[in-house]
Amino acid sequence: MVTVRAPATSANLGSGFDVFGVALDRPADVVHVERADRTTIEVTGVGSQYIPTDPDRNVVGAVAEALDAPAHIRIDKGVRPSSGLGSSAASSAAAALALNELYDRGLSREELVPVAAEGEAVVSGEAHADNVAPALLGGFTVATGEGVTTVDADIPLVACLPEIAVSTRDARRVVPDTANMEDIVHTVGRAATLSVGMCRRDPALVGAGMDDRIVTPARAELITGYADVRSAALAAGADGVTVSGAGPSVLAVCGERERTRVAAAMVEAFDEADVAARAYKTRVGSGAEVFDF
Ligand SMILES: Nc1ncnc2c1ncn2[C@@H]1O[C@H](COP(=O)(O)OP(=O)(O)O)[C@@H](O)[C@H]1O
Ligand SMILES: N[C@@H](CCOP(=O)(O)O)C(=O)O
Repeated sequence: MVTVRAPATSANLGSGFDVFGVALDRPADVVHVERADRTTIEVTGVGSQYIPTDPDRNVVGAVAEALDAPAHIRIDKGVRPSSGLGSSAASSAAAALALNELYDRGLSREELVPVAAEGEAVVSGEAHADNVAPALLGGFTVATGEGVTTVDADIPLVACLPEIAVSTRDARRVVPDTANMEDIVHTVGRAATLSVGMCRRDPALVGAGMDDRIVTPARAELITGYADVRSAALAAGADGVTVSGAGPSVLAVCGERERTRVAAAMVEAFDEADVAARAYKTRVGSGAEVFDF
């Protein structure tokens, strides 16, 4: 049996739609795999009642198929589905790494990124790699058609998860088809700033670089209380706030000392909008870990 723990991730970071992602040091999924003649799936943990066990509908089924690696796959969910925290990606990345090990396929973590992205296509309709890349490789990742670049950034974060479900598939439908040149120039400038901030491990630059005028405004509409939560986090000392992935989680970047205050302010602002929420005080973390038994 092979066991892999793969972390939650936050994609886009505002200005890097479908490109930027970070691994979070918590929460995480744990996936156990054992060789079998055909793939069967068992799911326990947070939100498991909403996750199909049919291999054609669970992301790990697509990964097993892509690696030609049938197995009994047991998923212990730590990352709530439809959270904007890369729940499907955590399972996909963990399964890809575990099955690669179980069947000795010899693929590198970089080579497993497109394999794990096949799982994302099952749930969102597109094989976007911006969650599976950091889930496999850790740190801050820039995923493009040409491959993945990683930066071993160490930045404190707060991920605030409200009790609202937003499916990535639905949230991709509100992404505008076109943008005007002024907004494109603004967003490219912010994305570049964010990348420099990650390289310098500078929360203020990362926060300034999150501002996006193209995708985030449309996504924010799907999250009850978003504007107030964002203002509350900034007032509590956050350097930048944006929608995490496709939402509904909201991601704040801040200094180490501000994290507790920012987390409390975000939960309270959701509460004032009549939405229960929990906040993970987290940071940019490592990629998936393998435990071989
Ligand atoms: N192993 C899995 N883990 C999480 N969600 C899964 C899994 N397999 C299939 N799904 C489905 O994927 C959807 C959640 O994925 P998604 O909308 O991308 O949310 P998230 O932002 O949390 O990744 C749900 O409909 C869920 O049933
Ligand atoms: N780039 C994707 C990221 C989706 O992230 P998730 O954590 O919500 O699955 C998108 O924005 O659609």
